[in-house]
Amino acid sequence: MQQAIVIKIGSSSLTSSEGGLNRERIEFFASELASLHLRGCPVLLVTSGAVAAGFRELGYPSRPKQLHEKQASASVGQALLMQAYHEAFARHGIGVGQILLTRSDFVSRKRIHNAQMTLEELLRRGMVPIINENDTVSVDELKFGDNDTLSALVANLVRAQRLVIITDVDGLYTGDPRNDANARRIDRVTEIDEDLYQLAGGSGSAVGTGGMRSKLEAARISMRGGIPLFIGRVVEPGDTLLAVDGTGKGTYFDTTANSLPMKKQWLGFHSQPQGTVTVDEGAEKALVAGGRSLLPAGVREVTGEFHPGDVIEVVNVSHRTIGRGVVNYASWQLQAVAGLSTDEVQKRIEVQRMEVIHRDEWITLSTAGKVKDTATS
Ligand SMILES: Nc1ncnc2c1ncn2[C@@H]1O[C@H](COP(=O)(O)OP(=O)(O)O)[C@@H](O)[C@H]1O
Ligand SMILES: N[C@@H](CCC(=O)OP(=O)(O)O)C(=O)O
Repeated sequence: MQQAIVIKIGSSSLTSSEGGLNRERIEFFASELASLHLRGCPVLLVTSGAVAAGFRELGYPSRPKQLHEKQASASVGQALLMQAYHEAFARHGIGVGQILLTRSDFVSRKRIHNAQMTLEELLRRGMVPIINENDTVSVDELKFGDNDTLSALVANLVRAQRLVIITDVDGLYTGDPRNDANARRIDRVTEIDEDLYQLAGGSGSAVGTGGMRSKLEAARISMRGGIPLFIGRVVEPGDTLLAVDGTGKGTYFDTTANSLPMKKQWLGFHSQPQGTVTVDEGAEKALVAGGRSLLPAGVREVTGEFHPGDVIEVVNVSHRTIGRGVVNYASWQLQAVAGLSTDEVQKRIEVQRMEVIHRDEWITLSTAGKVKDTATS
């Protein structure tokens, strides 16, 4: 089977600001995806639009702001969305399956493995999996919020050949083109740095949520996973094929040379830290710049309760997150030996491995908890 293509379509491309689905657009996108399917290319669709499709039926005049209102809207809208896709794809003889995911599904290796198996089986059977966030069960701190990040995680999960994020603007500009007449489009991005983040604003429409900022975060995840990405517009028939083939109306993001292996992607993007350790400057340097393991001597403070094999967060003396890793100690053991030399540790406790975190089980993160593009890990 060919490597799959993941297509993400935002609310702004499927609905109007007054709410409700734009059936014509759904028909149009279904036929765009069917043309990819005809080429023998497995396609996964990550679609937003549940909240925007549903809120009017509940009597809200505009997209609601409160979580429970959005969740109620999504429960109505998701059914309408699936019904519309089901009918639209059926006209092309293609079946669809619904997959609703939350961030916590990605935290559990077992659950995400099951989701992966389901997706692969749907693809093997020639279906188009249609994925959205499981809005009704997501709580605020675990919400993706927008589907941009979700689409990048899905693309990594199925090791897609490309991720295509379809939105209402033809790519990343030097400023939000809605309010900056001098903004120019950036055609190709090879690296995402802080300067690029500064250019990206929030959503410009009444129904979209993440804007360009969350699309750049998706690009970062996708690039580090080794998956090239396109962000742009699909307006005319055939635009999706052009986007996939490299001549679409938008911005192309190349893969990063040092893309991360699956295990480190999990550590960086999905794992849920069970505790935190503060390390001194020497240990910070060894981990971040030296590509070395963390030893008990560099540990200053331990918080939370964890066990060997759990993921913990590592912060520096200024309380800035510097990375995450799989810990070889229980929290009580580490508390007992923090700051001690290897000899002293051996005298006091029995551990399987001397390193608190081995360098192979470590990932460097930047301040905002984002995986650093320059990471040595
Ligand atoms: N630098 C930028 N370049 C392009 N668009 C930008 C930029 N900054 C902010 N935006 C806004 O991002 C919007 C697209 O994001 P969003 O509204 O979340 O759409 P979607 O629903 O497709 O996810 C654009 O309509 C635009 O107003
Ligand atoms: N899961 C939500 C997605 C929220 C949203 O607006 O996302 P997006 O349009 O991709 O910025 C929904 O289906 O309404």
